[in-house]
Amino acid sequence: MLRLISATPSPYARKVRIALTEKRIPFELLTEVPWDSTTQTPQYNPLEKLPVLILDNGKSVYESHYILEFIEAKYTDVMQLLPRNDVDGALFAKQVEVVADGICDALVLLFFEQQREDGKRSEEWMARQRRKVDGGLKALAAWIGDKKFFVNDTFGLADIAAGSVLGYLKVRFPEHSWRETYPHLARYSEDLEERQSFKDTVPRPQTISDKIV
Ligand SMILES: N[C@@H](CCC(=O)N[C@@H](CS(=O)(=O)O)C(=O)NCC(=O)O)C(=O)O
Repeated sequence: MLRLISATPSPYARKVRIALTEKRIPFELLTEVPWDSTTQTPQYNPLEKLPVLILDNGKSVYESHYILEFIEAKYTDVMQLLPRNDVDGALFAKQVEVVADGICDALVLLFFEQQREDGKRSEEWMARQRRKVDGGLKALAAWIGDKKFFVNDTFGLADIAAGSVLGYLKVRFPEHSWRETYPHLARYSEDLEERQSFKDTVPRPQTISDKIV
């Protein structure tokens, strides 16, 4: 059986968990704290990041967007995340994932900068990350408008990526005002959270034991 190394707050791992659930591909969930010295992640990913998909033959697939591409290509007899006969639609979905993942990247950098001791946090660096988050959210809001899904009125990759980052914001940055700024995006997120694959993967904070910044 497939195994997935994941972490409870990870928006990147949530994408893969949602995709496997939507595709009804069974997998064993291995929950880790990748920051702790006890993690097994480096044994499967030289970049020491999760999620990591461990195949039946022991080989590992890592980097969430690549894991999703791998699953889409290898499991062709299940629900597809990308339109098969719409190249532009598929490319746009990947662009939405680029923006969603980029917002996650900026949020992770911001989160850890905020963990630094007083006097060691860079206000300029945090302002830069906040700009990326706000710029990314503005793009997602413009693209989704009052639609139910990003591409061809069908749930797919873009919705998994956008839904994951919006769910991460709710858990890690509840004070962020994106829902007031973009009510359509907030309604879109609430609708996605009603899906069983989202209900089964709601992010939860984790306790990091080791000092990492
Ligand atoms: N681009 C990667 C990012 C993955 C990532 O940053 N994972 C974090 C955990 S989490 O932020 O998603 O919870 C990690 O393993 N970090 C450990 C490290 O960077 O050493 C992906 O999309 O998979």
